[in-house]
Amino acid sequence: MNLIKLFLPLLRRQWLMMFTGLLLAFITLVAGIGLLSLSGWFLSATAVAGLSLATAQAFNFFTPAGGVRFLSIARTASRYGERLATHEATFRLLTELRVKVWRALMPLADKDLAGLRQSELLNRLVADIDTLDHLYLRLLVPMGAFVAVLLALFAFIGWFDSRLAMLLCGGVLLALCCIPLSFYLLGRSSAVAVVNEKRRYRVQSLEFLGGLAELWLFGALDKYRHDLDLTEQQWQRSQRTMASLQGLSQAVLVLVHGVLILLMLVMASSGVGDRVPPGPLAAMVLFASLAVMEMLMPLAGAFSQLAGCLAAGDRVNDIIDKKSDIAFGDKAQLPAGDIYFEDIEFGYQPRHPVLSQFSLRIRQGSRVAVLGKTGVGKSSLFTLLTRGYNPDSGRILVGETDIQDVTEKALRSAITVVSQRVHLFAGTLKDNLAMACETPPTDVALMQVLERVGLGYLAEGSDGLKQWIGEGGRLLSGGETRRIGIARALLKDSPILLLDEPTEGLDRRTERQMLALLFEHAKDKTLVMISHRLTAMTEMDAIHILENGRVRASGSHEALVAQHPEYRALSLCRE
Ligand SMILES: Nc1ncnc2c1ncn2[C@@H]1O[C@H](COP(=O)(O)OP(=O)(O)OP(=O)(O)O)[C@@H](O)[C@H]1O
Repeated sequence: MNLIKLFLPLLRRQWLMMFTGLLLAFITLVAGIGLLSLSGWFLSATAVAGLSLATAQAFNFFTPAGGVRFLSIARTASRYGERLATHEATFRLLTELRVKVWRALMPLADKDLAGLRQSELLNRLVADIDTLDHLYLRLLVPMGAFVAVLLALFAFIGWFDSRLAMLLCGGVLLALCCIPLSFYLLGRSSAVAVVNEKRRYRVQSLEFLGGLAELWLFGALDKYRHDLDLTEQQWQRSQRTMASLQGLSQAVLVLVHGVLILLMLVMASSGVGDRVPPGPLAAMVLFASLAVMEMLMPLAGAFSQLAGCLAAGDRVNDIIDKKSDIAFGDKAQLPAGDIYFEDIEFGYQPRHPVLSQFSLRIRQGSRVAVLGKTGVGKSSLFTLLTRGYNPDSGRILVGETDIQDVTEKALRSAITVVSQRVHLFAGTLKDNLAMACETPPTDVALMQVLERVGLGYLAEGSDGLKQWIGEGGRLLSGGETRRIGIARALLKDSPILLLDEPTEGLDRRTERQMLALLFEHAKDKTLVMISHRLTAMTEMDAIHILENGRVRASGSHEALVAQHPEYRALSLCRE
């Protein structure tokens, strides 16, 4: 059911190419069966004609010989066209499916994707969708062509002899109903296992490769390698079972086909229609029966793949059907104003509150720091403000506007975030910077910002801004990556700037320089900074200390040093 739901809209759009593929598959089969039947008849008729001089002279060699040549050329040409059309249709279907899944994935927020690992998502986007190519290419096309050719064959042989037509077509139909269906049932669990093991293997190998450095450093490489090998062995076992089943189903089909030919031989030898003895017509009917194998063979294994297709279809559908819990409103702009967290209750898991009765007002245009112990919920404030999650209760207002009432675009353009983990894409320096701008920036602007964050030297090589920065920015150091994150923030001009430990990992001097840049950039904006360190606290308009899910103390640096012993201790440590 899921598979039909998934494919039906695509079938409507790609029906022409899909139908062309099916038509060409039909023509190929008809030409193949016609070629063998005509050849059989031609050889026998030639032999019979050669029995006497008179019949040999009267026999028309040219028309059947021309027919044989025509059918062989037609078969080759239509086979070529069929491969082109069916593969083109498959690629179009897969492309559409990928775009569809991608579109469904894009609006999902952190919360919606919380249960899915990145590698799992990648698997659904790649492997599961690839599995679905079986449906059209290996099931629908051979099945559709089979039904059409069977009807044509029944009409053609039935024209000479209805008994032979019934025997051949009835026998083939019965074989098709029983054999692939039985093998579908037999191979169902293995087909699903192949899809699942493949998924597991991909997920594990991606994690293995991603964490290779850690595994190596902690000496856990062998254990993970062993787990990976085990999964691979299980995957291969399921593949072997599937291959054996497919081989067996083909062998059974060949056997049944052989029996059918034998029966046809016995029946045809006693006469074909009103021709007794049957003469060359018997050879034609027998060769047609032999050629039927060409349309049966692709179906032998196709059904055993169906279970895998259904499983992959379910998983892909799972994503497409996922509705985001984070609903955006329709206000096209987030007006400027104070940020107000009003009576927030929030936790990632039920009964594990992170913020409780949390209220905080951040004045428009002010510079504010949020401090607190690890895990107290500082980053969660940003997660709520950027709508990765919704609060369980309470509201977040900017001015008078609830952030739930504005569109996602308006929210994103009103807020710039420098997050704890800066992600760099496997691309050029320019790609990684320009993504922060709403309108394409000039190279001069990008160079200026690089100079400001002290990374001008990165673009000094012959490639300039087109300098490749490696997979996930591997060619850059941790500090350089952070500074790219800061450069992105400087390139975006939005009224709210959220900094989540923006200078973590930088030396003191660079830290001060970066903060000065950010403060300068945010001089008419609202700036909220999460920090563990007390750098630049004297430059903050307000500092809020979080404890047990709410604001424990607020004030300026001087006030907190005077009133808050822990803050004073931290401040002294720093000095
Ligand atoms: N996506 C998530 N799913 C489940 N729990 C989470 C998630 N993100 C954070 N948490 C948990 O919520 C709590 C608050 O996390 P948060 O990241 O807001 O803390 P933090 O104060 O920013 O910590 P740090 O200073 O270490 O960055 C922590 O106990 C953390 O384990």
